[in-house]
Amino acid sequence: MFGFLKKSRKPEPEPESASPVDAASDTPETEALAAETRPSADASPALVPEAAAESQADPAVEPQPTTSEVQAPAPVEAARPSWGERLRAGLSRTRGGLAGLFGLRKIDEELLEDLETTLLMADCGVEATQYLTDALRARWKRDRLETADQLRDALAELMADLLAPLEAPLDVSAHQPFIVMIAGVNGAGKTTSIGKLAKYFQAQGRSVLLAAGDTFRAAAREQLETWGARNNVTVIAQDKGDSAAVIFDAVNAARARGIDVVLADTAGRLPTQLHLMEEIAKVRRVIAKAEASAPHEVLLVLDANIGQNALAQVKAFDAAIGVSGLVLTKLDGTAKGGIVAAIARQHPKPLRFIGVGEGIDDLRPFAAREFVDALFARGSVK
Ligand SMILES: Nc1nc2c(ncn2[C@@H]2O[C@H](COP(=O)(O)OP(=O)(O)OP(=O)(O)O)[C@@H](O)[C@H]2O)c(=O)[nH]1
Repeated sequence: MFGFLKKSRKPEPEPESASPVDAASDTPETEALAAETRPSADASPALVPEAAAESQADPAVEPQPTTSEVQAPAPVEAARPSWGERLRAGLSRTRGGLAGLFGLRKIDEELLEDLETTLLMADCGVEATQYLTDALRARWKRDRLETADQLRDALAELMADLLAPLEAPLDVSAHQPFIVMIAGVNGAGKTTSIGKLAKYFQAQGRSVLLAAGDTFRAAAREQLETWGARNNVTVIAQDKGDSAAVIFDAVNAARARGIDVVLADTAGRLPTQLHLMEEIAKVRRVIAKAEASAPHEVLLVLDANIGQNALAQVKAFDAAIGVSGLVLTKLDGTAKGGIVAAIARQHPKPLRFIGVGEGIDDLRPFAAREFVDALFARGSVK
């Protein structure tokens, strides 16, 4: 049940010619150092001449890489199950252990112990599990619950209360452009989530610009351009640039064009890679140089399959870049959906979005009650 660690298929195949960036000149650390000392660029949509002008003005500065933009036709979507159905189906593995527990069985200490084990196995973590089972024990006595089904309903209520503080949808109306920086470990689903978010914000009538700030993984730029193409939005990228410089240009381009939302990708990194954590902190500082109030949101993308490890990631990324919101991907197919309860209890951060699949509509704002209803397969699915 816990061995599910499937690395899902990318939306586009890796290009055959993709090669890693030049290790001597383009390590994230040196990229960021270079970017921090880079002079401010004027807000201008003509990014290529701007880069050329910069290198002419200061011959000591390396020529800036060519910035490109990609636009493509609108996507065609096939009919699919509703979000509620996908969420419910996605949480089926996490629900698996819980489902067998209840029914007409009588409530007793054995049932509560079984429940405790099940919550731990679903990666709720020791603290949230203890909190939920203690509260449940109190309700059992106070409300004189008799059947296991009544206990399940009480658990669902307690869980909904526990998760409610995480429900804080991202409001991008406070700034224009609203700059969102996206971070996380390798393969967490950053680039894919950016693609989904682009569509989400567009559906709200907002214009979106994507910054291909993952300059470390060779295929990441093309992957983002594919997602940009699916959403018909501009992607700011550079042939051979550094993350901070790409995002810096994207912020200026967005301001010049009156764009509403900038979604800035960054390279995946592990919290234990201290030099890379320092590099991403510098990326954040460079964004603030382009726009003093930015980034307006720092989203940490977490793969639900990692379970309890998510807590360590929240802590480390928060210390490095000040995480303001979370995206929890791949809730489909994992038995570790209980990690949401652990986050609520141990590192409460707004859970802005949850992902339950690879489709472009498979990412939505987190809603505590909807999540709990799906987890316990109750309520009317919409
Ligand atoms: N099943 C499922 N797969 C997902 C979900 N979100 C992302 N993925 C898949 O996870 C894989 C990795 O996603 P990416 O977006 O490339 O991850 P990344 O964080 O950008 O990766 P790096 O650039 O290597 O750091 C892809 O195959 C995605 O399709 C989800 O909610 N459910």
